[in-house]
Amino acid sequence: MAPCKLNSTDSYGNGDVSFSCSQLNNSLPILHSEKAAQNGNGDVSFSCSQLDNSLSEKEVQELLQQTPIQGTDEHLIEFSEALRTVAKTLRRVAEGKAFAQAEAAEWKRRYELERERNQRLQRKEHLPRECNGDCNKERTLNSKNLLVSSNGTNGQSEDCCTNGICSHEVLQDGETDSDPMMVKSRIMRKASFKLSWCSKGEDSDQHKHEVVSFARGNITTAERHSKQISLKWESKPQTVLIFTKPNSISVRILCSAMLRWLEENKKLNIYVEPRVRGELLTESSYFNFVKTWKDDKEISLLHKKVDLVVTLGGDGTVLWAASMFKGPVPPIVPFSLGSLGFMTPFHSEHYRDCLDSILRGPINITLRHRLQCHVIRDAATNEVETDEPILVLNEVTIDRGISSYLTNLECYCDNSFVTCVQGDGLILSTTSGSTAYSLAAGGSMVHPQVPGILFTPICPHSLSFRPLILPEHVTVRVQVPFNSRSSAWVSFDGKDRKQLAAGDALVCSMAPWPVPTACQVDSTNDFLRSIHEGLHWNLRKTQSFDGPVINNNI
Ligand SMILES: NC(=O)c1ccc[n+]([C@@H]2O[C@H](COP(=O)([O-])OP(=O)(O)OC[C@H]3O[C@@H](n4cnc5c(N)ncnc54)[C@H](O)[C@@H]3O)[C@@H](O)[C@H]2O)c1
Ligand SMILES: Nc1ncnc2c1ncn2[C@@H]1O[C@H](COP(=O)(O)OP(=O)(O)OP(=O)(O)O)[C@@H](O)[C@H]1O
Repeated sequence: MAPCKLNSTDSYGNGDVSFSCSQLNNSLPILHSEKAAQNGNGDVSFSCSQLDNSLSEKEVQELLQQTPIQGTDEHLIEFSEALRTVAKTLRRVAEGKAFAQAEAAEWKRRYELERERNQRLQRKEHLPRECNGDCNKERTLNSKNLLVSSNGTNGQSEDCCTNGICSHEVLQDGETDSDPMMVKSRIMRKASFKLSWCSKGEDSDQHKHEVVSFARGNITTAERHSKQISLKWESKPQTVLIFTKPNSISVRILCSAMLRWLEENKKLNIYVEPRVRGELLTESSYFNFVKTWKDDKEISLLHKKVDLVVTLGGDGTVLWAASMFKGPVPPIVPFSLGSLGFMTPFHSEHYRDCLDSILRGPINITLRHRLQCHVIRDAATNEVETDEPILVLNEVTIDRGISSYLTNLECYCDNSFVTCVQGDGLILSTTSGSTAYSLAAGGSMVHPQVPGILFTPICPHSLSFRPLILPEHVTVRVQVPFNSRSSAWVSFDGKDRKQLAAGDALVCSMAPWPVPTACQVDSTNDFLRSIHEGLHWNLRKTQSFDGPVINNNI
């Protein structure tokens, strides 16, 4: 028992009460009221004992109550004040001790867990199979597919693997068993597998190794499926084909100037449409060097001659140019001479610098996917695709045309029924076309490099119809049912309207010939600039700084 002394006079001097107790570290002192004594100097001395802390405070309170305090005895008043302060201090010390005890308990618990873990690791070292650090192989699954660690605690153990993959878990098929020999006999390696890319019933290894690594039967995307594509000329481009928007004086002036510059500075073969050549020759015989074609057969061979296509106009001119190529398409450089120009990033006033750097290369391109469409007449009896495929860069639209009835279109995706569209129609769009008609019909805007087919209804008469985006590999079939009240109409990039009678169908899939368009910067930068500058996407005045003060303490 250590003596403890409280100097009441000191306590008044600085507002603190001081006392000494040699055993404050591990056990707290308790004041024994009967042992408290007051000496002549007003000092009170106590003895401490190692009893419960809450009791010590209680006993101080009791001492206070037992000690008669007379109003005239100032020392006693001071003494009782000092005792209250002692009680308060003791409570604080007791709280500190409780905290220290909790902390000690926590350390003890961790020590026990660590020891248990080491013991388990030691036991595992005696098992024949090696872990090799691949924890996926070592997960333990019981018959209810619960993950259990090797000590059978359903993955609830608080060891190192609670929040991650643990090196001492095992794959086990069947009931968990407390018998270690049983556990050992059921240990299995993870089954390996192979992925294959099926295209129309055949295996295709085209992208397998690029996209997925198969290490130890785990699926990992090794590389991105879609990347920024760069075009580098391997030989100097020699032939350029220029498409121009008709009936535009500014386009005609620019076209003449560009042709002169190309002829005089680049010495290239230059093709234009027959209409344009006629216009140029009317202007001047100087343009005799410009070539053209006579018939459709020659057009179909253009891609073999042409290295580069230039368009002077808006998006419609790009669509027009793309439609000229039923197969492979040469890179297109679209100059903006329209109002919106979503796909036309090049400014016509800088055509010399642009063409100079493009002819030199390398250039970033956007590979714009196209859809190939077949119209099938009387689809129930005739499965043969009668018409030539029609390629679209934006979309194919099936609508009600001049009919005032709802369209009724049965839609299938790879022979699975999708839905029946009852409304004004349906748009099957490329991702490039996502910012055109599909956008106006409520479809999402999609980066043109994302492969997919947008399935966007036009004014569906249903509250729950939402647009879909389907993967690029599917074939979509849209059929006008025999009991349809009226025909539907199909159009391709807004052109070439064809009637779809009851029983006819449209079959649509991704074409193998995309349209490469040159980028001003890169496909993402160009896309974002177009949605900002062309469509004014999410344009809003920025909220001003002044306004209500935010109280972060609420
Ligand atoms: N309600 C509509 O928004 C609506 C209706 C019919 C057709 N169109 C679109 O018009 C296209 C045909 O274009 P056009 O110039 O020959 O006809 P157009 O002259 O009627 O112009 C249509 C507008 O759509 C813009 N546009 C075209 N393709 C685009 C694209 N990929 N991204 C963003 N905007 C684009 C054009 O710049 C133009 O302003 C169709 O493929 C169709 O997508 C839209
Ligand atoms: N070479 C061409 N021959 C025939 N028609 C064309 C040709 N180029 C463009 N067109 C058609 O002309 C129309 C307008 O062309 P385009 O969209 O390029 O110009 P715009 O309407 O002024 O541009 P924007 O759409 O940006 O406002 C389109 O419907 C397009 O199909």
